[in-house]
Amino acid sequence: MGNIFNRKVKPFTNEDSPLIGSNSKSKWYKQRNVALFASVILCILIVLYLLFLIFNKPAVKTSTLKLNSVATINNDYFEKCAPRITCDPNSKYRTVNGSCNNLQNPSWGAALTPFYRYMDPVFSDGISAFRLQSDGSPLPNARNLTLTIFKDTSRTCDHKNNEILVPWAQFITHDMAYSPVRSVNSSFPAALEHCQDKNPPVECKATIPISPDDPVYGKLNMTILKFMRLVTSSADNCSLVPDTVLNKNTHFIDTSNVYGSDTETANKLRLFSGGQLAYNTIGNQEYCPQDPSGVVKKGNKTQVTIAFMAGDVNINQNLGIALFQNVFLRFHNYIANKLQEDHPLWTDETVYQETRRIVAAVTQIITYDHFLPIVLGEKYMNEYGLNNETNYDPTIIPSMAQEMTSGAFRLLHNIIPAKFKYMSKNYTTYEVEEPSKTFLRPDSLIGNVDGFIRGLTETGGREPQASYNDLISNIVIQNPAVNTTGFDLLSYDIQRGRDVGLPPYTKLRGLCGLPQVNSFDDLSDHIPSNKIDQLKDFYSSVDDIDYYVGILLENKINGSMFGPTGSCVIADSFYRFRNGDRFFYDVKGQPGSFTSDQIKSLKDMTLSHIICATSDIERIQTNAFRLIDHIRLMKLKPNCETYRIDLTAW
Ligand code: HEM
Ligand SMILES: [Ca+2]
Repeated sequence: MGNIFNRKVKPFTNEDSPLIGSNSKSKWYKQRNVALFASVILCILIVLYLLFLIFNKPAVKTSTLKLNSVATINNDYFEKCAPRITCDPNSKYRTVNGSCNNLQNPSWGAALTPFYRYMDPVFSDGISAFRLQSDGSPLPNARNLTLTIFKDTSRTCDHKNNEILVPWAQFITHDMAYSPVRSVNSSFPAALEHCQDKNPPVECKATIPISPDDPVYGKLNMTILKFMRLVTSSADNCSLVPDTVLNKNTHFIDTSNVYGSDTETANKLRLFSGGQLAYNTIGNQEYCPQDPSGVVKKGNKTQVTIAFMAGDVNINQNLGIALFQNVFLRFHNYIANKLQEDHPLWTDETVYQETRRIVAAVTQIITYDHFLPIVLGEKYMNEYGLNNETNYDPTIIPSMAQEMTSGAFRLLHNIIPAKFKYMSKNYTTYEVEEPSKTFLRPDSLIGNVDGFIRGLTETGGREPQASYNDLISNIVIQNPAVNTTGFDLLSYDIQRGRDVGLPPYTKLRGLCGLPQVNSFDDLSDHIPSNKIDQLKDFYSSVDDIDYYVGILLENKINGSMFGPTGSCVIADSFYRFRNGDRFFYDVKGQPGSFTSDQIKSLKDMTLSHIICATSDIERIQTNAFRLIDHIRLMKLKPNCETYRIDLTAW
């Protein structure tokens, strides 16, 4: 790769130390003076010290790449607006909002701080207006790109992985990011009918026009997709130029989506007894508590729509994420019960905090040991040191990057399946759920948690490809709570990159170390030629291509699910989430560090342990993300009783 990567970790050798080997026995016998004796002792001590350092060094399996940010604005918020915080350096537990993780820069990674930037944003007015093409024209209509370049033609199925990859990816996304839109009364943009008015308010100014011959929305006489711009820091009394988006969730992988990123939410979700989270019991099973506003009226009929509550507000967006949030509520309470049984004298607070620490650690382990190798492949895992032990470095900004949350990590949207299945104990499908009917409406999860887990583990995922499934691009939402309206996730993903001023594809391609391109045809090293031809029809220059459009078109590389320009941003982000987090599960020497016995027990836990602890599933494969046919390969699915959770080290 190119020279923008630095810090190749070099194994320590004797040549690194001029001190080793500088002494000789013959000199000692000739001179016999005290000073020399002392220097020999000193040398021996130094050699012993160096040996100590060598053997205590964390195992570095390979060199570690790092993406160098060239942005100039990463410190702006911290210098101008970050609150003054006093930290307790001896605290064993993370704060609720993630502050005080980095003791020199206590706001780094905290909720309500900006996304990190690899490159400065690009706005046509330098503040907030969408980037223009090199010839001064507006960027191509995002919906038109979806309907032409990214038309869903392929139906390939992933034979290695099942559908569980999708809700897990979304679960960790909602741990690390939430960028609210400028909506008046809803977290979901589709609710804002007023954007179709003749003089729409400012939050509607980036809506996506729909052409009358749009195959889906044209027939419904829709003229726009109601895309909303994101809330910027000025809403929090911090005016920054260019416009800067603050993350509402803590940037760390700390399961803030389960516990909340602010104290008010965290307290609302607690039972304050036995360290437990508040829950609802329905039919002998625990579910997340419900928001009373989930009951909606349609005409004169009252329709019950379940609205679960958790640490992240997007819990109800689709069935997959609602499932995982409920599973994690149960997992917290399972661990808390076990700890309280083993330690009857522990207070509610101790049980809660110890459980929270365990749940976050297991989430990190599943993500790095099981999920990321599937997404990024071994080569990226090794190159970016994602398999290595954590080497906490307080100079690393641990925050989610704007290029990641509004770009690269959304690539997983292309494996969202069109339908979810519920399966009975004998693994026959008894219900098929479509996204259009279940958006913001997770009602059918009640009573079907086991059925849904069986359906997810038993169904092959969608192969990564340069398109989204048809249903997710053409959702006519059938939920009275949000009115009937349309939505196209891929168009939103393209438009979101423009909203936050992501630099064009070729710039980030360069940052990722790929050769410079001077023409569309130079893209042929990573983008198929028929797609390059289509790009020529939409963009005036190769340097105008949207980042998201470019990375979605790149061929997969090096065992990753994605091409080089997406994979490099994902890999570097996970490098920073790990090595910039003082509370990461295997960081040593901190007040909150786990003992090595505890780490061993944590490392033994997998997603299958969590599923067995929280459901009535009978059997499951050891790697829950892999597709194992239940009927033919039952032997590869051990009984749930074998997935024991051992907390004796606590
Ligand atoms: C059925 C599954 C999913 C649906 C329906 C869905 C839908 C959405 C929607 C509507 C948005 C906001 C779009 C915008 O206005 O910019 C979004 C954002 C996002 N999604 Fe998904 N998503 C799903 C699964 C996933 C998965 C599997 C990932 C994997 C990593 C993911 C990653 C993201 C990211 C990173 C964002 C931006 C988060 C933020 O900054 O707030 N999503 N998704
Ligand atoms: Ca978090």
